[in-house]
Amino acid sequence: MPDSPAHFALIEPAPAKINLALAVTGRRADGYHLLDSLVTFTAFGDRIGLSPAEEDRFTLSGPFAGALAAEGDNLVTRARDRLREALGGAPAVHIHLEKNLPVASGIGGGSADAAATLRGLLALWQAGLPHDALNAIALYLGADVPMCLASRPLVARGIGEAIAPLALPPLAMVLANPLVGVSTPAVFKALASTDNPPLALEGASADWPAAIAGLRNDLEPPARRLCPEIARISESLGEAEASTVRMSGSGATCFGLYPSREAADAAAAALSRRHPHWFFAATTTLGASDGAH
Ligand SMILES: C[C@](O)(CO)[C@H](O)COP(=O)(O)OP(=O)(O)OC[C@H]1O[C@@H](n2ccc(N)nc2=O)[C@H](O)[C@@H]1O
Ligand SMILES: Nc1ncnc2c1ncn2[C@@H]1O[C@H](COP(=O)(O)OP(=O)(O)OP(=O)(O)O)[C@@H](O)[C@H]1O
Repeated sequence: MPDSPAHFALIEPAPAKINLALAVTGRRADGYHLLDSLVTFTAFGDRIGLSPAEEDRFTLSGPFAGALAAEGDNLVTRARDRLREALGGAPAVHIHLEKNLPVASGIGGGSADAAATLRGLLALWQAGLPHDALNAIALYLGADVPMCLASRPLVARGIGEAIAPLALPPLAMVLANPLVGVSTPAVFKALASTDNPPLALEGASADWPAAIAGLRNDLEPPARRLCPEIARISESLGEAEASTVRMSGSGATCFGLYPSREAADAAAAALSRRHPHWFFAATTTLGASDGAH
């Protein structure tokens, strides 16, 4: 039985989404929050394998497959079903998910998988959909799915669906997660204020690392109250000499920025030795031209 995307006709990467900064600027009548977020994606992520099949199949592997195997409902199969419906039917497919990203961790794992499934199936089925129709399916699957469809540096506004591409250089970083899942709705609910100023991005392109250091994630204070491990794992990145440390999305994953990939690799190795029960990964963010579109 194929147990890795390498055995499939097509392999689609599902890069992790990093909110380098995030402002909550308002709240819609339906309860969803308005955001202003500087977003990038990493070379590290899940991988999706796709092959034609006699009947639909969905299989899982990877270090975090166990957290999902028991669940009948997955964003991958929901993306497959929704796309097939929009196309008015499509052939059976075997989809394999290699789950490398911690689940419910603020780096959009499920959203990245859903977006990679949409991209991969359109290629496998040699089908096309108008941009707006594809984005509507993405948004139906989750607020983060449209940005994951793009998988390139961008600014996201609205509830995450209003996307403006951005020229952001590749950054070396360490991802750190205490392996405690954090509920996104619970973090939004625990916000002290839903009416905060937008991100100040004017002039940021002159020195991105310095500009990023001066920004913030409004979801970090409520997430820290709900999950005390976030403070501890942030501290560990600071002790490992990251130049900037911040939480991504609704947590609990934090990232540390480093001046080079070598420095990030060395920090991740040292952190893994010091904290063997936490998750660390050194990676590089994708540039504008690495994106899926
Ligand atoms: C926090 C972020 O990760 C930042 O990129 C995203 O906004 C969350 O995106 P996501 O996980 O794809 O979110 P969804 O699955 O659509 O929503 C989960 C829940 O988060 C809350 N939610 C999400 C997005 C948003 N802009 N406002 C919200 O209030 C809602 O309670 C929603 O029921
Ligand atoms: N393929 C998938 N990968 C991860 N989670 C999935 C998947 N399919 C469904 N889920 C469900 O979605 C929930 C949120 O998981 P996910 O890893 O996407 O959260 P997240 O990293 O916090 O995302 P975000 O940054 O968008 O808030 C999980 O608790 C799980 O029940």
